[in-house]
Amino acid sequence: SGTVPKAMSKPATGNFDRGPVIPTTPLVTFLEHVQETALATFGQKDFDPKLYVDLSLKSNLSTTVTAFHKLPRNATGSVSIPDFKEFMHEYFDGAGNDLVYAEPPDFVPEPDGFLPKVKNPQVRAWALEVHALWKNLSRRVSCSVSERPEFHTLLPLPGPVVIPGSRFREVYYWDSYWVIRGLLASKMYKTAKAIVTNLIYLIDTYGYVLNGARAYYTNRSQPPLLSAMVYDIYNRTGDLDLVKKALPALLKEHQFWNSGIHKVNVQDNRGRNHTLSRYYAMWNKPRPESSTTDKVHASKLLNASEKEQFYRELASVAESGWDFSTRWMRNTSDFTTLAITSILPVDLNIFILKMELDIVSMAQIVGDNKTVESFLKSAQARKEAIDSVFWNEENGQWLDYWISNGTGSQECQRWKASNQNNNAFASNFVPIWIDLFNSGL
Ligand SMILES: OC[C@H]1O[C@H](O[C@H]2O[C@H](CO)[C@@H](O)[C@H](O)[C@H]2O)[C@H](O)[C@@H](O)[C@@H]1O
Repeated sequence: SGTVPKAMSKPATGNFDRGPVIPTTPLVTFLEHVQETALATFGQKDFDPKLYVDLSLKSNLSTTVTAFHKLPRNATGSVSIPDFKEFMHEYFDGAGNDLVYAEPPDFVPEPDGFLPKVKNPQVRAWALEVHALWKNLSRRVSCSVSERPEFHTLLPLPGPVVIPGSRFREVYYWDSYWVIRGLLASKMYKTAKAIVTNLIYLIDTYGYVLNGARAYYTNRSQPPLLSAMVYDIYNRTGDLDLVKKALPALLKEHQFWNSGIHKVNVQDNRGRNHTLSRYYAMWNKPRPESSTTDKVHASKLLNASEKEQFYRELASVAESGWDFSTRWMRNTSDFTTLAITSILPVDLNIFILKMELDIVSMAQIVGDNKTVESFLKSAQARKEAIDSVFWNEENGQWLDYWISNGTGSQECQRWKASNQNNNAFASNFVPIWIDLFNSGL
């Protein structure tokens, strides 16, 4: 119907942004200024703000900033196109130049046992063309990034990577899940393991898997599917070392999604307390990769604290991977009413339940009985929470649940049927991915 639950259609008054903020780097902040000048200089047509925060420096930051400030400007802040192009050429390396092509070590044009059930010759030929795309999308981070990390917004990663492509010139968290499913079909186990190793490295370095491997993505994660990647690879290859390496990282990631601002308590009709998780980015400014457009949207809001809250919602929606959808809006025709931090999403909680079940299986594999026991309990508790908070008998679906906005992780909300969002989203069916909900047991 295009409406959100009535109780949630208005934000609480006097609400202002209170969440944590992870600062970005001086280079990202500077590149946002360059981005703004580029927009004033080149105009809106075909303008991609992300291109400018993906540039790397040729000289050190202070020299570049000085040259930037010396550029002659007119009243609107624009620079003449030749002057700006010359400045860009002299001081920056092109976006994506710090990721270099890398031949995947395990690619063969037609792998043994490739899609055995696909017999139709035309479909097979097409599937092999798709398979060949791995070569186009395979990269490694250039040595220049670890030599001078302060020159780059690209983050160093230990192993080769597969990127989504086009304007997405870096590794993304949840894209990697489908990449790995494809790599397993292509029998490229080495490449699949390298991707997982990079994601584990991000957990070891930052405490969670970043949205993507860029300095401007360090304030949020993305749908947590690492356990599913590791478990799929293990089931195909039996690689015990990979499981041993991944398990401690997965425990850390589980802690990230079940503590602080990500954690919310809800008491059901029968007085039982449940803990579920939400998306919540640690950022309350425009997203650097979309700064110019985020500011245009925020200009409709009146005061600084409303803007900060809106910027937090934008970044949190980016954390969900569903950027953007009416699913997250109080008023589906007003973009500034994004309110994902006031929603307990069905899909996120299913991904975390899957993480808990995968941790149980992996802990069993390595013989860590304490972890098996504790995560069986966590999975059981989340299954009950999902049944109590999200399930809607009448619709026969699991529905997102709206909480009062400004809810902290210590408070406990009383469950109300009217806070379930009755609209049909693909995410309402994500529970069927998991056997627990699928088998009717
Ligand atoms: O395929 C990569 C991802 O692309 C989209 O999101 C990314 O781009 C946004 C704007 O440039 C950025 O703010 C966001 O944080 C990025 O993840 C897409 O919505 C994602 O689902 C996808 O993983």
